[in-house]
Amino acid sequence: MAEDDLFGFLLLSQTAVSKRATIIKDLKQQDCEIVYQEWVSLDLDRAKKFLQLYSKPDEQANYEEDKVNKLTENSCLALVVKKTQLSATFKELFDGQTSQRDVETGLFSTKYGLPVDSFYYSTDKNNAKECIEFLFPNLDIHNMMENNPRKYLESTVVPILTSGLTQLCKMEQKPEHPCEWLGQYLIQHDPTLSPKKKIYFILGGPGSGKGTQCEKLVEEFHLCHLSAGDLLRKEMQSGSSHGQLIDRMIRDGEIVPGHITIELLKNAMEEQTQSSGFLIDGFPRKLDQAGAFEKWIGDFEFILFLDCPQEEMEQRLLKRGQVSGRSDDNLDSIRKRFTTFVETTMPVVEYYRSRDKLVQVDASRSVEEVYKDIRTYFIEST
Ligand SMILES: Nc1ncnc2c1ncn2[C@@H]1O[C@H](COP(=O)(O)OP(=O)(O)OP(=O)(O)O)[C@@H](O)[C@H]1O
Ligand SMILES: O=c1ccn([C@@H]2O[C@H](COP(=O)(O)O)[C@@H](O)[C@H]2O)c(=O)[nH]1
Repeated sequence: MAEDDLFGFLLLSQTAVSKRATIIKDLKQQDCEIVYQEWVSLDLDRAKKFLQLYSKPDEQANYEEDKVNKLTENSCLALVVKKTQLSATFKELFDGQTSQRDVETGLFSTKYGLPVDSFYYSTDKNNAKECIEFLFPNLDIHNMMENNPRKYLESTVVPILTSGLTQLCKMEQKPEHPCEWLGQYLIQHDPTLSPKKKIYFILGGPGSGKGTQCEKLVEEFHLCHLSAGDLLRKEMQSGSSHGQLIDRMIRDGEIVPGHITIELLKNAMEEQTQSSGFLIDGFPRKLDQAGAFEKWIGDFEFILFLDCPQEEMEQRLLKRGQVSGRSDDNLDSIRKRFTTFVETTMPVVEYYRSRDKLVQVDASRSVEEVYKDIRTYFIEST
């Protein structure tokens, strides 16, 4: 390690997390090496302890409620950064401070337009080490600072690589492209990339109330609602090359090829940084789409199935059709959608029911009655 190489840490809480891509890009442009990063969930107690550790020894630890809230509301992103003369870079990027602890005085955030208490950083060797040890108790910071590559790999990459290789060996049906499979495995299981966001699928016949109930879940549980149908309609209107195909398939109540829908879902999920989980409404419509989603995006918690008689759904959709402007809210398309649902989507429901990954509610009742049942499943799971 060069004489004046320095390790520092940077903790981005709440609002600052949304600027992480820019901040990381700026750091890299300044030749900073992001040696480690991890999403950290702090509870009240740990947030207070962190603020205590962070405050100067001769300062009263600052427990302002607002600061604690920002640290506990959502996961924070913590980075370990290495660079020669890191203090100077941090100061330059984070506002030309004269001391690394002037962050508390308020000038800190000009460049990124963020509140001062949405960032914490330190380049003081001992304090940075203490904070890193606190934030990442399982990280071998000592070896990392000593720049021992073998030990560094052993404490970071090797465990997940070993478990990926073990899984690969155990698989009865070996993947056609093992390296690609392993790459996906590493990304999906890397705890440092992102906090695991829970994924819930919402299925039910056309008009069973999926969108209506998702709105209520978003309000109460702050999950991100992604309607596969809405994403396809948006894609169609964007003038994409798939536009005509999607348009025709929606009118005919057919299922758009899974790779198109999954790509749209993946992009929408990646854009979403704030929510703690996703409600995926109207997907998977086919059994193979469920498998492809699990392979390319990740596992899900359960499917919520809204069970509703066809006559009730038909009435609801015809009523909605008077105002929705949807090309498929007419009797001809509605009937085709019912057929597709029974023939192609019900097998998905039955498959996951048999695997205990499905919960079902009677969706023929009033919106409030249905929601009363639904929320219990989310209270248990979130
Ligand atoms: N429990 C309910 N009782 C009566 N009407 C309802 C109920 N739930 C939803 N609706 C109404 O029925 C129509 C269809 O609801 P919604 O759009 O939520 O269904 P959906 O399952 O998302 O439909 P689609 O699959 O076609 O997108 C809407 O006009 C909605 O206001
Ligand atoms: O995963 C999906 C979701 C939807 N579609 C097509 O869109 C329409 C409308 O879907 P809603 O969920 O009712 O908004 C549906 O009939 C399909 O044609 C899809 O192909 N795949």
